[in-house]
Formats: sequence, C-alpha cells, structure tokens
Amino acid sequence: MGEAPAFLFDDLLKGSDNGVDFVYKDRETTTIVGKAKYVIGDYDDSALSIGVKVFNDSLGMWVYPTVLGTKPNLSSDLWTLPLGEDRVLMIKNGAITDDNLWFLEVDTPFVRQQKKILGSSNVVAWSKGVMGYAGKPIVISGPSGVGKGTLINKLMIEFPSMFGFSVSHTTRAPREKEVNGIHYHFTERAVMEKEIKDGKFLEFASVHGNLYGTSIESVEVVADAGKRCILDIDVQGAKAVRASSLDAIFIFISPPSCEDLEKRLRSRGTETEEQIQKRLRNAKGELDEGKSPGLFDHILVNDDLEACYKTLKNLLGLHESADNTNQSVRKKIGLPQVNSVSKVGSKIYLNSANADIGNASMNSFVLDVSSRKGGAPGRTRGLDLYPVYPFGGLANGFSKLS
Ligand SMILES: Nc1nc2c(ncn2[C@@H]2O[C@H](COP(=O)(O)OP(=O)(O)O)[C@@H](O)[C@H]2O)c(=O)[nH]1
Ligand SMILES: Nc1ncnc2c1ncn2[C@@H]1O[C@H](COP(=O)(O)OP(=O)(O)O)[C@@H](O)[C@H]1O
Repeated sequence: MGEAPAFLFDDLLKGSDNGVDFVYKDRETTTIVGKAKYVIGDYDDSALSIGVKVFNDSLGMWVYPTVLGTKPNLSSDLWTLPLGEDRVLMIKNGAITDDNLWFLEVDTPFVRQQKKILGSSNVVAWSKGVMGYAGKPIVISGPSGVGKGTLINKLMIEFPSMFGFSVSHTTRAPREKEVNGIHYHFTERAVMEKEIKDGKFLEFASVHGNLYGTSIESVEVVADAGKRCILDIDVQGAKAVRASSLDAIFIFISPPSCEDLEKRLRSRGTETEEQIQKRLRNAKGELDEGKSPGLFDHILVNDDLEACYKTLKNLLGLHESADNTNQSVRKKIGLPQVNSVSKVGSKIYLNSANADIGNASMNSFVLDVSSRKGGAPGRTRGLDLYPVYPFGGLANGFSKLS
C-alpha cells in the first residue's frame, strides 16, 4: 500500500496553486522560475513543436532562448508548474504515454554547461519524462586498437534489448565495413562545426586529427528505446561527460602492453601506416590520462578477450548470459484528461475532468517526482505515476514503483 495523502482532496479542489498554469486552446502558459517568466506554448504559428520565450526581469524584455534537446510536439492543452529553481514540469493533456510529461530545464548543470559552451545566458533544454528506471549510461574509453569496439559488440550481441550504442558524429572517412548511421554519422567538418555552435552536441573533441562528437539526440534516441546507452569516446570526451550532468559509469580499457596494442592495430588492417603511427603516439598520453584520479570508475586490462569481457559483465551486474536482465522497469499508464493540478512537495496531484470526486474514483493520479534521475541530455527517469482514491490510498491493482 502506498502513502495515503490526507491533503489530496483539498489540493485537488484548490486546483491551480504553487505556480501551476493551464492552457486550453489558449496558446500559452506562464511559469515563474527565479527572476524569469517562462512562456510555453504554441504562440508561433509556423512551428511544429512547442515554443519557449522568456521574460527576463533584470533586462525587462522578452528573449527567445536556444532550446536544446528533442522538442515536444505542438499541443494547446497544457499544464506547467515550476519544479524547484531549475526546471518547469509540463503535462500535455491527453497525450500518449511517454509524450505527456516533459521537463524544461532552465538552470540544471547540463544547461549551465551548455551556456558556457555556447557563450550565451539564454539556453534551456527539454527532457522527456519516462516512468521507471533504465541503468546508467556507460562511457568506454581507451586507446585506439585496445578492443573497445570488440567488447561493446559482444555486449550488444549478448544483450540486444538492454544496450543501445550512442552513434557518434565524425569527420573521418568511413572504413570499408562501416555503415553511416550505424557505426558513425559521417559528416563534413563545416556541417559538424555549425551543429556544435547550435548546441546539438553533448561533447566533442579532436582525435587523431579528426572531429568526433556525441550529439544530444544520439543519447536521447537510446533512452527513448528504454535501453542503456553505451558511449565509445576518447578521454577528452570522457572528461567532458564527467563534467556534465550525465550520470554515467566510466570504464577505461587498457592494453596488456604497447607491443600488443601495436599488433592489434596492425592486424585490424583498417589504417594506413601514417595513421597507425599517429594512433600509437597518441596512445601514450591516453594511457597516462586514463589514470587521472577521479575520471574512470574502473580500469580493465584487455589481455585475454573472454576474461576481460567477463569482468566487464560482472561490473555491470550482468551475471546471466540470457538477455533477460533488462533493468529498464517501465510502467505504462495513460493519463486521463486532467482538469486540476496541484503540487505538494515532490508529489503532483492530477485530477481528471471525468472524476467523480464524491465516489472513489480512478481518475485521480499522483505523479511522484521524488526519485527523479537523469535529465537533459537524455531523459528524466524514475518518475512514478499511480492512481489514487480521493480519500487516500492506492487504487486497487496498482502498486507504487520504488
Ligand atoms: N570525444 C569523442 N571521442 C570519440 C567519439 N566517437 C569516437 N571517439 C573516439 O575517437 C577515437 C577514434 O575512433 P575511431 O576512429 O573509430 O578509431 P578506433 O578507436 O581506432 O576504432 C577513439 O578513441 C574513440 O573512442 C565521440 O563522439 N566523442
Ligand atoms: N583481447 C584481445 N586480444 C587480441 N586481439 C584483440 C583483443 N581485443 C580486441 N582484439 C582485436 O584488436 C583489434 C582492435 O580492436 P577494436 O575493437 O577495433 O579496438 P578499438 O575499438 O579500441 O579501436 C581488432 O582486430 C580486434 O579483433
């Protein structure tokens, strides 16, 4: 049995409080966070997604911020309310599950990091809310030829429904067997530089003379599929992600010796002699950096491949060989049409237009954001949504996620 909120009934009747704003075919909501007023809605007729504009009190003017992340599709039936000092919760009425809860991040660590990168104080980011948890993303780094790709491949083959690969962008030329969109998004430098300027990247770095980067979308796509994201990125990228809000596990793969590394690079046969030399020169610095205190959670020596793979699986908590350990617990409940919203602490009470409050009704829901995790880039996970009777208690047949 879940908690029985004695105040629920009153809160439901009170409706709009705690900064809750509602729009029904009226174009926009206004939410105040700190000194700024965030207007969210479909005021821009030409747009296909929900727009954001901000009234900045200190400047005394409206600004149109850079909006990062996948944007919610248009809807003119919205609730918005502030959640702390750093984000706005948006509820899209009548939208399908997984498209009905969104967070507009206005001052989270990710947004602050992006403000620095973009050199602008006007940056916000959308993050879609999803029920339940998926495991933390996994960042894998190590010198070229050490066996990162081989180990990742083995994980993806053994656990296809659990892991998804973050497909990076790169300006390097594709290798013979590489497929655009699967191994990398192969791109022109000018295009990638423009996209970096537009704030589309979580991190990027110049590696062995080419530009590589993880787009925000590549991480979000994996999260949307309910999978755990694996990032194969260099040490500079790992540092950038460590400094970001992406709560990940960081693993460094090290070779048994420099001679072995050279042998593997040559046996792969994908690089010219000049490229091999460049990779070997860079390997020394990467191996030193891999030992930087606080950067990597685990360092694995890839000597015997099977032994290293087994250690990797163990530290990821994958003791079974079948793909039946999916850690993503996703509960799907559709929201009814909501006609009042109120917030008490980290619980948001949603009451449906069809609710018959006099009778015990299944049309009252609690959205519990207390175990919220993640956020932009990627998704906001750990949300719990459960129906309640107005006078407390969980509705029959539902259990609370914990
Ligand atoms: N920072 C960063 N590094 C990346 C990214 N994608 C790949 N890399 C790194 O770039 C380096 C070169 O990758 P690649 O050209 O595929 O060669 P390989 O490592 O020899 O297979 C490796 O260290 C990768 O981990 C990315 O999106 N960001
Ligand atoms: N433990 C290992 N022992 C011997 N060869 C290995 C081992 N792990 C990987 N390899 C081989 O080394 C080469 C480089 O591996 P790869 O996964 O492409 O490295 P990376 O992705 O780190 O650049 C490949 O030919 C691969 O088959």
